[in-house]
Amino acid sequence: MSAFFPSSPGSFPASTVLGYPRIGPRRELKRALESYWDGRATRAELDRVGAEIRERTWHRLAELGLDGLPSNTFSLYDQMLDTAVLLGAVPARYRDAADPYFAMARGTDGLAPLRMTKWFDTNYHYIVPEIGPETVFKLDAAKPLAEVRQARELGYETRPVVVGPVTFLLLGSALDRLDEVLACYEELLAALAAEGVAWAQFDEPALVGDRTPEELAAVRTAYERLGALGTRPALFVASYFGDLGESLPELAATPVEAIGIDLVRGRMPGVDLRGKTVVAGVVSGRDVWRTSPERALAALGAVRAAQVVVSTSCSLQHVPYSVSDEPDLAPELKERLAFAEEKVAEVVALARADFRGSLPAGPHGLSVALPAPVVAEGRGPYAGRAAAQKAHLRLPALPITTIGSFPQTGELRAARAALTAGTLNQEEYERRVEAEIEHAIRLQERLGLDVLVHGEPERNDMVQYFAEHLDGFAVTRNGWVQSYGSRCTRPPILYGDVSRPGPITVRWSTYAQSLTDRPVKGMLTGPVTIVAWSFVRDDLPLRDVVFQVADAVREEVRDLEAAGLSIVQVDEPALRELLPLRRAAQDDYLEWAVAAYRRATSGASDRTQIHTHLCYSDADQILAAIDGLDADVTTIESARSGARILGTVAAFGRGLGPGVYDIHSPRVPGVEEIEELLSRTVAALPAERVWANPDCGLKTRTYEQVEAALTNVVTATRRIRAELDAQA
Ligand code: MET
Ligand SMILES: [Zn+2]
Repeated sequence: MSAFFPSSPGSFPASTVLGYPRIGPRRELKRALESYWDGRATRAELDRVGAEIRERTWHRLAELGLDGLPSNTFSLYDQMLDTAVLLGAVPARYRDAADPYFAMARGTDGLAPLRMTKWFDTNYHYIVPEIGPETVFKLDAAKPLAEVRQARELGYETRPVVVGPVTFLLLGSALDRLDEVLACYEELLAALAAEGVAWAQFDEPALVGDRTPEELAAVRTAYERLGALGTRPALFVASYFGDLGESLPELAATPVEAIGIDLVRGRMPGVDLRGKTVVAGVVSGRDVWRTSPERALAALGAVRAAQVVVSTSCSLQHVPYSVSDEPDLAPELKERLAFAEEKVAEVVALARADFRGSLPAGPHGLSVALPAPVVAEGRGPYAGRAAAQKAHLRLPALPITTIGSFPQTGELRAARAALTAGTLNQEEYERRVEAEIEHAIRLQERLGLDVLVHGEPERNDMVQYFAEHLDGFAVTRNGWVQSYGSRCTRPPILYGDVSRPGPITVRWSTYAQSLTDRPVKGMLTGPVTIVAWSFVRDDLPLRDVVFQVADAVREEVRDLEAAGLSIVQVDEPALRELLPLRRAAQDDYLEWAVAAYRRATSGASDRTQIHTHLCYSDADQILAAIDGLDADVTTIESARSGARILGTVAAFGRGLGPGVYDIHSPRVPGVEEIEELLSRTVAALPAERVWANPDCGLKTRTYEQVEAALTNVVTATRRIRAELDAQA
């Protein structure tokens, strides 16, 4: 045992993790959830799969030698939703649903789901609690207690993990309800103590953002009050995704026994923590690289505390299960990788100060120097571009377009699986993709759309597809990470210098254009989004990595243009997601993110129309940056938020398509409501700059829904055009 880790009775175990993946190594939970939702399985069957996943996780963590096992890190959908249920914050309209939990998560026929948004700067989505004057907080501790008991039956004492009161209320915009909520947390602590629980973990990631004096006071109030409870487990407040900053002195002044500090993203603060246990997050939960023992030991050595516990920087839910599940990865890459299991082993090795046979850390040495990057020449000013594009494209007023993808049919997914399995040859696969493209083009022509898309049938995913065709990226076979509910993605691994060996999408876009006289837009994913939805190397600043990807996208834009495409869309739906949590770092990020986008697109001539697409209605925060992208046309999510966004974006001075069809719901919008959204748009902006389009890609919808909805979009747009003509 190393000198870092004195242990005394009642002290925190020497090693732990803040959380663990829960979808199952083979996405068992996904399948169980979908069977239950489709009525093919009972609730008991679903619960049995959940219990098995938890059991396997505890056995595995114990086998790997981890001392402090967490519980209640499992969720059937989302930990924020679980916390809402724990506190009784279930809106009345869901209570009579057959299954209120999933009604809140996914909606029912007559009921929209609760809002969902991204968890801090991750690609994980949580359910936003709805807290109103009618909300009556009332503890329901069944879930954490059941998990503690299940683990105990298996022979494990665990530390239940719950989202803390301050983060819960900040994300629910209801910090004024602190008093009532604290009463529930007090009751929870009493119940856990009665159950014989020694430690409880309250997650407070919101404390790594900028906090107002009132919010800081709430931190103090909350943990002074919970700490003052007579009978309770020892309290561990976990922070992650950055520095605690001004929240740390507040927390340190309360009686909580342990504080979790992210020492990967953040640094060891100067605050005196000699009276506390510090749970030191030295193994990253946000990347897939092996930890450098030297760096981790140096970080641990800098901690001055009563006890130092080795841990992960955040929950491991953001990384896949195990590198041992990846037979296809090159050995020199594989030996540098650590997913959840391997990271647990690292935590254990660090706690035991045992590094025999330690492997190379990180992507260092995997890179080769790239040729000097292109100098991005600028495009001309918008007015000149707009005139050139108008003369060339000859589009009607309020051009109608879509965001790129058309429904991904089961046959297509099956064909892709067969191609991977080797039971379908490349030629036959490509023929099927072309048939799909033709189908989408004919449909768009028949419906009367003006700017067509090829429908993206060749793409499994808008990031993975590009990663598969760029050098410097690896893709995994089983590296699934939960995005929300049953949805998972397999983020590619960007391990080396990025370059484009040859054209990627040109073949499909030119095929689509060959089928029609109407303009087809080429469809690319932007550099920020490709990087945001991948695991990236950590030996180069993020900015430089994004610029390398931007240069590859730039080559593709040029090739599309050279192949005769007059419009190219470069999507950046993740622009906001990478925004740093602290305001002080945001301007710098936005500056290079915008520069990267312009680098990717500015190789196009003035006559080529550049579109961009952003999703998520909270784009308000970064409007100036969106303007800075200088795209000729921006399509943006807004069908759900109504015309709220219009006042601000009117200042853009370029083309704008606020979505008029919410593709996130199976519902088909009526002609009148689309007309209403469009007429509000033409009232707010000059009509010649307005576009009519859905909110986002159509790939999760069915052809039936899409055809009906787009028919209504066309009818509504034609009515507005007629009104505009009559006024002219
Ligand atoms: C998440 S944004 C999606 C954009 C992409 N072009 C699509 O239509 O699917
Ligand atoms: Zn989108």
